[in-house]
Amino acid sequence: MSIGKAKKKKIDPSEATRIIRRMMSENLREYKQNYIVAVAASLVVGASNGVLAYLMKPMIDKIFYEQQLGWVWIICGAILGVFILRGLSGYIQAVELAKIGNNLVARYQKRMFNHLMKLGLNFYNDTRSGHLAAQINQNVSGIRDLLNMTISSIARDMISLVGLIGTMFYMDPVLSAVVFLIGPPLILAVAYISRRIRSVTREVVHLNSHLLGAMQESVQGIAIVKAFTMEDQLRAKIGKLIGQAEGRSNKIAKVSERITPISEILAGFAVAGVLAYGGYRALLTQQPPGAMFAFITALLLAYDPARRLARLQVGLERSLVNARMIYEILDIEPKQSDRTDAVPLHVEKGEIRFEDVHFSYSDVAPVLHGVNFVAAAGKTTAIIGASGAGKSTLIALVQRFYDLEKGRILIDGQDIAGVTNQSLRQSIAYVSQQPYLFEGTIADNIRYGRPDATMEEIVAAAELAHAHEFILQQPEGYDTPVGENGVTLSGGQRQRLSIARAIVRNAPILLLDEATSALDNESEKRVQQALDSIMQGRTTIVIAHRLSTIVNADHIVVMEAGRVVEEGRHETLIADPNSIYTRFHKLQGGADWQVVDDLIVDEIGETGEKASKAPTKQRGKAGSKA
Ligand SMILES: Nc1ncnc2c1ncn2[C@@H]1O[C@H](COP(=O)(O)OP(=O)(O)OP(=O)(O)O)[C@@H](O)[C@H]1O
Repeated sequence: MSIGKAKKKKIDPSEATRIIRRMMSENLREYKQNYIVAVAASLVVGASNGVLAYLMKPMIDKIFYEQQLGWVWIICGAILGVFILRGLSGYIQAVELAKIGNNLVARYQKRMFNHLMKLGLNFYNDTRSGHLAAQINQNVSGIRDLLNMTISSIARDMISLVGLIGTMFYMDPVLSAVVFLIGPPLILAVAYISRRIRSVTREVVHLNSHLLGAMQESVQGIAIVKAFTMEDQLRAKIGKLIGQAEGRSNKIAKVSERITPISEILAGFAVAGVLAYGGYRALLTQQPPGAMFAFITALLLAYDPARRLARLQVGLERSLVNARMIYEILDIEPKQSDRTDAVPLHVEKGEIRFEDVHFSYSDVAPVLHGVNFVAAAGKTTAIIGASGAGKSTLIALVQRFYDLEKGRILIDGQDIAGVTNQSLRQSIAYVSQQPYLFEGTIADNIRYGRPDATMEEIVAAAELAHAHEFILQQPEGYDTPVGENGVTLSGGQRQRLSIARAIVRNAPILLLDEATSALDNESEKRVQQALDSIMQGRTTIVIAHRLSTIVNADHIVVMEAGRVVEEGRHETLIADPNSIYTRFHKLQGGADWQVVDDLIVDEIGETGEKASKAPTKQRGKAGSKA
């Protein structure tokens, strides 16, 4: 599923409750103790606000009205005590809430990353990584806001409000009822404003994720941006997005801030009404003014938490969009997860057998149409064919990056669909055409092949991969940090590091996508030597471009438009003057296979229509040993 599409749906109130309930049910139990402490501290803060307001009554009545000196000490002591208590419990409350909030964010980040690691390549094929990263970033902080708002507003403001309203009712139930007359218009105003704010907020989330994604992609592709002088175009595109986001944010401010004058005016009515009625009543009844002061103090103290709670819904809406987007990703079922009855793969010899393998990336275009062949144990099988024939797809399928439509892939007789992914992938070392280096040192990057590899093993692997020498020339040797994706290293050096990573893995099966470009003769020779050493004694499937790899392979599989059209050893295939292989071979005239590949494309087109009509004596020799 594309994460962008689902964003357009609206959040109805029942979904909002569902999201909040889900977040609570997933997280509440974990933090029971912290919540108990936080709520207890909040109760003390809330109660102390009520007590402060309550103390106004004896203060006014006993000290100022009845002028009893003894009460000065009692009241002042009580006020001091309440402030100390409120300060301490406020501290405990804030720390506990922050701990819960931070830990929840950390947990969502971990869950998100774990889930992303489980999702199949098909998810990444459909999703732009820049947008994904930007969305995760925005959404996780949105979740923190949601939690901060719900937890702190509900815990702190609600409890304070309850304490203060309790004091108000205790002091003067009639006046309290007068104040509550402003409730209904306030609720109506909040509902109106949050309806208006909803659609604008959604637009801002979309715009921001688009904007951040576009910025990230521009930075990642900076070399291309400069080479094609795309700066002005990108500046205009991003400038437009920034302008739109700014406009929408201003709109949000304009709409949401309407709550300020509305609540101020309503509060003005409440305070004026209370004073008018209370003052009038005091004149008539000659009551001591303490209760009235206490009431007004509680009313004024209640104003801030009440206003914050009224605004809660506005912010809540924005964060709910974020929370929902997080769940949209977390709810995607990983496609290639282990079957419930999956068993570990046991590789004894390492034979790989393709049996009638059919596959397509999408329903529309089948890519493989019944592929049959065997990569014999401990031998090298070279796969050749024109661009788009399906060679890389075969390599992806052996690693179970996608599920087959029909057929089986067997390793030592075990169907890879029924074994655990971890055991399968641990039995394989993969060297891609474009090596990828991760953040960390050179040694770290080799160690990704096998986390428990010792330093001696890493050095030995680097020596075999012909990388040891250049590593020692780096400023800090094996401890030199590599730049982003190894930009500080040459193409050949990166390749050799990725070969060292594969060597250190020490897996019985090797999948190799031969690099053809970006290497000068010298580094190509070194990379080739490195590959030769790692291929010894391992079942190797290599997407072969170099003539030497093809000629020396134990078995050659010729692919064309998703089918195996010929297979056998070089000598057998070349002996048939009409074989596609012979034609390929003649075409290259001693040149590198990449040249042949290009010539094939020129001659027979990318789909290989012409070649498929050629006589193919070797066709359908699936299972024949090299
Ligand atoms: N992720 C993908 N999503 C959809 N289609 C894909 C994907 N990857 C490859 N294809 C399609 O599958 C077919 C086979 O691609 P594949 O990469 O396996 O060919 P190849 O023989 O390795 O080509 P090359 O030598 O150019 O790398 C092509 O038609 C390609 O367009």
